[in-house]
Amino acid sequence: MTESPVLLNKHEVERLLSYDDLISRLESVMGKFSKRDSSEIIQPVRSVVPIQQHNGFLGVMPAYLAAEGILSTKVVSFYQRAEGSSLPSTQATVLLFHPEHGNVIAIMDGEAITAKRTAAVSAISAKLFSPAFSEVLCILGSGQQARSHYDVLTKLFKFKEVRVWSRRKEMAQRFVNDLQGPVTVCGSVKEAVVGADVIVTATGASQPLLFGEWVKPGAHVAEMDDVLMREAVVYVDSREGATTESGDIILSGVEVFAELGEIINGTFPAQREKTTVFKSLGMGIQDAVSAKLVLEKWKKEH
Ligand SMILES: NC(=O)C1=CN([C@@H]2O[C@H](COP(=O)(O)OP(=O)(O)OC[C@H]3O[C@@H](n4cnc5c(N)ncnc54)[C@H](O)[C@@H]3O)[C@@H](O)[C@H]2O)C=CC1
Ligand SMILES: O=C([O-])C1=[NH+]CCC1
Repeated sequence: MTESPVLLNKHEVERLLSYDDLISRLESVMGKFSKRDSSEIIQPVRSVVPIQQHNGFLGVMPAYLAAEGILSTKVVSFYQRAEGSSLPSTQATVLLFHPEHGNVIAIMDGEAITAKRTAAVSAISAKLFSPAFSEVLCILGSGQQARSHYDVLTKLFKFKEVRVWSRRKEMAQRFVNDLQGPVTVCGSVKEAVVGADVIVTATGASQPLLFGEWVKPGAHVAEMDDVLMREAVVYVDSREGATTESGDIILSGVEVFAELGEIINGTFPAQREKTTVFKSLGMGIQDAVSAKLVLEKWKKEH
């Protein structure tokens, strides 16, 4: 008889998942993914159900990592929220399965996983593409992704200045009040962006907020939302994901230079001296390795 699945809530997942563990596992798995060896990794493009009536989507993100013995799927909903809404735009659950028997071994909160693994992947992109002496970090947005990006990027880099902009100034102020370090609240996107070395766009916007002429040449932009800055060398997490799902990449016809995994593998160069954009769509393998890390840590404690 199979054991009951382990159930882990958001608080537990947040506690058990560390950026140090995540970054090295994500680098390894994204490198493997870019080799396209289906005996190692199977990850179809996310299946998405549009919920037009309510401005939302439901996505299913399965992944199988044979060598690591990980079989998982994340179920994630993402909604456009009206200004002032207190609901998060992204909500998720991750299921881990026993790869040999197919039974569910763990069910865990996917919000913390989504927040942390997305920020950890952006941190990998910032390590590869940000200017050598990056002093100014700019974050657009003040939600879950903004917070996780602040946490990991300020942990990894020594910025002299951190700026945040949010469409409602009081939300940016609330974001800053929750943090330990000094952060400047900016009154406009332009004010936040001009002179920044690393820019994170983590808003729900579908119309451009960021314009190329404001961006310092050589800066690195990590984009989580649907707004592509075109005047740059563009990197993605998965070419299939980007060309299937990213409205802005599809519509603009912009050329994708490489996947992050291809830079990790050394098959494409990191053009660090140029202005670079990492367009992040999110991948099932990122959730899979994160969930496995959480379960491993939990098992050590029990
Ligand atoms: N690449 C990836 O793997 C992932 C990407 N995302 C994307 O990241 C973005 C942020 O997600 P969360 O932080 O989870 O959401 P959240 O709901 O916690 O925060 C959203 C933020 O965007 C702002 N915002 C929403 N609509 C806006 C608009 N039209 N103009 C300006 N600001 C606007 C809100 O005020 C808030 O600050 C979303 O676009 C989401 O789809 C989220 C999860 C994973
Ligand atoms: O990868 C992910 O979980 C998501 N990408 C966009 C919204 C949620």
